[in-house]
Amino acid sequence: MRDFIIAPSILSADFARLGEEVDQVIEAGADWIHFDVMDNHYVPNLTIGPMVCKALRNHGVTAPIDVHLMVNPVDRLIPDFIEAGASMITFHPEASHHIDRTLQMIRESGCKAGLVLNPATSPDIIDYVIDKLDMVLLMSVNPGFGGQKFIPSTLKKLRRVRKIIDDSGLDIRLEIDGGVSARNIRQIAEAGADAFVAGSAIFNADDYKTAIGQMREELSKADPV
Ligand SMILES: O=C(CO)[C@H](O)[C@H](O)COP(=O)(O)O
Ligand SMILES: [Fe+2]
Repeated sequence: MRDFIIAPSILSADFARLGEEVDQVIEAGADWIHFDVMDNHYVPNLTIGPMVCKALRNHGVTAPIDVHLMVNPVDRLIPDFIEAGASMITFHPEASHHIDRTLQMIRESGCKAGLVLNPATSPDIIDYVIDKLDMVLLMSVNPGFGGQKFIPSTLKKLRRVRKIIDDSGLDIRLEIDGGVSARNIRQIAEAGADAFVAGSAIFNADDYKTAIGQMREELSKADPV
């Protein structure tokens, strides 16, 4: 069985109490913190930047921080996030003129690096940089907002990317982001994902431990490809 990662997206957290919210989801069993960065340019929404990442580290957060950059251009923000304590940085290929160089820049700093593919983006791009990837993140909603519905065609894409990763023999995580809940997580795992971002399904729940527990319970029944 794969080891499954649950990464609550703080996009749906109460930003007025962010440190406390992060402590609570970690205490409730989360593995990573998913940190959505939006610039009102690459996506039509505006969120948080490196200062907030650093504030979480200063607050005492030691869990991996999974930074999902929805910004264009992406390169100039990367050193700031590395300095702020990011553990992994993923970006959308359309936001970099030189994808290979951007991946190298992230990895040379000691951070893990990944590409994010939007629902309509072909996974072919992975082939040429696969040796520089620690993670592939598939968007199962169009980026920009939490609380959207999972796009079913992502399951087919997950199976395809899982095969590409397995055939490579490399240690690359396959993460899914958007519309994930206890209702569909098992099916998503069976299609090949091994890291699960969930924002509204966790932060809108009455009890984070119950919400994460239900996801783990479903994952324990999964029979991955
Ligand atoms: O990257 C994102 C949106 O662009 C978020 O990570 C994602 O939408 C999580 O929220 P939810 O689980 O509510 O769909
Ligand atoms: Fe995200």
